[in-house]
Amino acid sequence: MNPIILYLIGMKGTGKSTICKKLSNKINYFYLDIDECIIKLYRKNISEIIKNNNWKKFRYYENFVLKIINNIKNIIVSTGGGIILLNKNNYYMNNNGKIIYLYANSKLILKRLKNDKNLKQRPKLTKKPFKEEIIEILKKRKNKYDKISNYKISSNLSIIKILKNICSYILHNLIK
Ligand SMILES: Nc1ncnc2c1ncn2[C@@H]1O[C@H](COP(=O)(O)OP(=O)(O)O)[C@@H](O)[C@H]1O
Ligand SMILES: O=C(O)C1=C[C@@H](OP(=O)(O)O)[C@@H](O)[C@H](O)C1
Ligand SMILES: [Mg+2]
Repeated sequence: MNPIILYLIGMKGTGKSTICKKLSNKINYFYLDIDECIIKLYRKNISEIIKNNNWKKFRYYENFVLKIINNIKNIIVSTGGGIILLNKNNYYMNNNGKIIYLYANSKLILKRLKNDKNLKQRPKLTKKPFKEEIIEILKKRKNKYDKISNYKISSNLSIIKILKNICSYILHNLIK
């Protein structure tokens, strides 16, 4: 495979971080999770960043990490759900690699996040109740995820099926 960066995008709860780690073992690529990089770099969890600063600052950190990552090749990157909010991020990702979108409807996302053990990493994004928030955000972001992705795969599959599907995409489209 040519040197490349694979980016996983999609709403929170669609399994980007989980799939990224497992895929990295399968295809022998290193992996980076942008949220984890931010937490290590700034020594604060995401809830603390939002409490001490705001979402604008977090989006700035996200863009900063994304730019550093763009200098590394042969990695698979798990993005945070909001990465597509800044057009410059989408431009970077499009120019530097292939974008895989893990899609899901709000029902599945809510189910996945119901017993979320990672609340500190996923503070609420609005003042709306959780269910309404997810429905609203998905509606706002859906087209962007769709438009910038090179490949889409349903998150409503077993982890093994998703991994097989992505491997098949790589095999048929990225290996020359
Ligand atoms: N394909 C899947 N089937 C069932 N559960 C999944 C699947 N992918 C992820 N999960 C679970 O969903 C939750 C959110 O996964 P995570 O990888 O943190 O998503 P993201 O990084 O997209 O927010 C975790 O509890 C994870 O174990
Ligand atoms: O959707 C979002 O705006 C966010 C998603 C989270 O990442 P995951 O998508 O990995 O949960 C994390 O970056 C932060 O809480 C903001
Ligand atoms: Mg994640």
